[in-house]
Amino acid sequence: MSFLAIDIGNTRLKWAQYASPQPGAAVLAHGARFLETIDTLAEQDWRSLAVPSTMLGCVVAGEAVRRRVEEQLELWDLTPRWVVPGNHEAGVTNGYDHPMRLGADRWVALIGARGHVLARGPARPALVVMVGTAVTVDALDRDGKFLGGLILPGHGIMLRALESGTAGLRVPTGEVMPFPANTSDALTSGGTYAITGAIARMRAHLAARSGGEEPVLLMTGGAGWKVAPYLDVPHELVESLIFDGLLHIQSHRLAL
Ligand SMILES: Nc1ncnc2c1ncn2[C@@H]1O[C@H](COP(=O)(O)OP(=O)(O)OP(=O)(O)O)[C@@H](O)[C@H]1O
Ligand SMILES: CC(C)(CO)[C@@H](O)C(=O)NCCC(=O)O
Ligand SMILES: [K+]
Repeated sequence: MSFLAIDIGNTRLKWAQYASPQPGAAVLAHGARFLETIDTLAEQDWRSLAVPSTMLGCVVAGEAVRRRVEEQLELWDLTPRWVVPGNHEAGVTNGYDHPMRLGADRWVALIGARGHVLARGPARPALVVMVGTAVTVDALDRDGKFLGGLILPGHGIMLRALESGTAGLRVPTGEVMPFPANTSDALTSGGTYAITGAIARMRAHLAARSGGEEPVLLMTGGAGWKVAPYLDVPHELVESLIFDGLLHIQSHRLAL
């Protein structure tokens, strides 16, 4: 009954095999690859896996990358299935103007976050932050409705944009500090505080919208651990948020 979950971002593909398609299921194996190296998944990483019974994935990297992954999945007799954001799924409602235009990763992370909130106790509003190639800060109200969210460049893109748009900003990585006194520290601090500032602003929007109730703040993504130390509000790093969302969706679909 094992289940293969795949998250194809703009920089890396992450995958995890679970003992069953249920939230909280045991992880049997997992891995990550930069997109440049996904064409050997079948002959390397996946070669010795127990044959998965089902799979579900989310892709934001485009059709061509999705097709390359489907070729790797031909290793098994498995129907590739990819999440398409819609109006409702697994108890979450999509408030985007055009629900299908919401990034599949954001939709799946929101569903994973809703699962975490409800597993802890009474329903609460939640802020879902993903720090990857891009950064997203998404608001979920107490009833599980996605209200909207922010998209901003990730740290890497911010630095590359500054390097390519200026003559004098090509310097090593610096440190985050309140009063940066050199270019490296100024760039590193600027990127980090751009992200934490966006989070603080969205948190205030959501608290105001929720009658003052403080939202749960869940953070995920490959670079989440770099930002977390500079967030001065309570938060939790949940590395598996997208996988948790995929498990929720799969188990809900089986229960229907
Ligand atoms: N080992 C690494 N070497 C070089 N750059 C990295 C490395 N890990 C992360 N980055 C950079 O940090 C940023 C965060 O990306 P990362 O791949 O860690 O997150 P992610 O959540 O997997 O991203 P995505 O889901 O968008 O692919 C990106 O700009 C990426 O280029
Ligand atoms: C914003 C990203 C790049 C974050 O990974 C992704 O969710 C995406 O491509 N979204 C589509 C546009 C949108 O969500 O409005
Ligand atoms: K991602």
